[in-house]
Amino acid sequence: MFQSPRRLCSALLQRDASGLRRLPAPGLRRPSSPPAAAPRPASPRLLAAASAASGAVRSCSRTVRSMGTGTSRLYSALAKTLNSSAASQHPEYLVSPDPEHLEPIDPKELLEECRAVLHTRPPRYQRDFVDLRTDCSSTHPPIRVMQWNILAQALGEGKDNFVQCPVEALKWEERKCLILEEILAYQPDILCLQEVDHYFDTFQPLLSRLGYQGTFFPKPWSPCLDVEHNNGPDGCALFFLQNRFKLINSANIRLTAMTLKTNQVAIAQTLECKESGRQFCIAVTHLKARTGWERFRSAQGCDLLQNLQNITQGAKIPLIVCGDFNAEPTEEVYKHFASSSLNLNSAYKLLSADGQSEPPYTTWKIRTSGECRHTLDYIWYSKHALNVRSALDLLTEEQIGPNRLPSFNYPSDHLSLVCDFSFTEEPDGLL
Ligand SMILES: NC(=O)C1=CN([C@@H]2O[C@H](COP(=O)(O)OP(=O)(O)OC[C@H]3O[C@@H](n4cnc5c(N)ncnc54)[C@H](OP(=O)(O)O)[C@@H]3O)[C@@H](O)[C@H]2O)C=CC1
Ligand SMILES: [Mg+2]
Repeated sequence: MFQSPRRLCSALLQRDASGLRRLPAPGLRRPSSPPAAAPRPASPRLLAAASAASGAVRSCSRTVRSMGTGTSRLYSALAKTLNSSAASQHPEYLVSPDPEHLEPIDPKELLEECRAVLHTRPPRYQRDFVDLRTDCSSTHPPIRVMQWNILAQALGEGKDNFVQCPVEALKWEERKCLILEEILAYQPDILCLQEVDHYFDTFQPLLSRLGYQGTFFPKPWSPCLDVEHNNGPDGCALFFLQNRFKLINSANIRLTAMTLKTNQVAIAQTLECKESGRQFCIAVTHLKARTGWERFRSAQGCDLLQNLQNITQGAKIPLIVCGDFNAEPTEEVYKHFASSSLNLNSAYKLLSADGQSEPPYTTWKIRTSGECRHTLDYIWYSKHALNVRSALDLLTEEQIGPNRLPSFNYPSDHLSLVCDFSFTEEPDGLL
């Protein structure tokens, strides 16, 4: 459904000083200042419709989980949407309650709506794909995977203490458009998200209309629920494009640490590529945060690896694991993943000159305790079964700016990681 930027022809490849070829970023960037004659929708029709539809689904289906203030928020959000001018001008959205059956959205139209909402903000940062191909033999289109801790709205406003980020930069109605703009710009086939606390009212309805199938697994005791006016618990979400993959099996995993159930979760799904018939497993997780919890994270990592051993039938099925591991590469949990019998490599290491070093940061923020610059987010992949064809470069320190993240032009304190994968040619080779 997407016209993917990865299909850029090789004539557009450029070499930079590091010798890596850089693919120009997709042509979907918000212009730095809106052209005077640019048509702007009168109201954010698609964005409003998504909220209306999901509200109706939740109120009709009786599947709403009781989550204290979260549930009442959803009902008030529904009432608000019913009264909104967009909803009253487009009543058809209110009588089609199931987002599965809503009309598909043209991604360009949604992007235009996002840009209209964001027209007072500075432009999106430019990021380029770095070409990492060692051969060009693959005949099938690559699988583009996005890993992103999008920052839970309740945590950003209520708990995170981003002292240099103005509260106006965190307004959900605009921040959600920055998140959507990032997704629409890179058009991943698979999206692995953490800190999702707007699944039912935003991401599930909108992304399903863009052709994705989604799964959400909330944290059992999400810290979002402690925040006044929260929108429900945060958790991991996994989306894949239905026209590219068939779901073979799906597991929601509550991670354990030393046999004790923890507050952290993972989703693991086995997908089959419709083009090639090849199967692979994709997993998303968000491990326990904060210093002092290194052994706990390590135990959670071991539990996840054990689950993935079972799901991949002892590494027979190629695997991609995306996550906010809340662990620097020096930590034990990182070492467990790097040395696992699942034969995993971390994709973003391939951006370094020697292919052995993780990037200097994937998250950068200023809290009351000071500046926090860390590498915590990873995309692991089966190194014998999959090739990384390209990876999206990170933002530079200059682009991130002195107030760090989040900001008026980047919606999360974590950067998105995006990679294009292809299968190696020998499906029966050692994984
Ligand atoms: N009701 C109950 O019985 C229970 C409730 N709880 C609730 O769960 C919460 C703990 O949940 P848990 O999953 O272990 O949380 P974590 O320690 O994993 O952190 C939760 C979030 O806080 C962010 N974070 C990390 N460092 C900081 C910081 N220095 N300041 C502010 N935020 C930070 C993390 O973001 P990132 O990953 O981006 O760093 C993460 O998303 C408790 O606050 C409690 O509210 C827990 C157990 C039982
Ligand atoms: Mg966070």
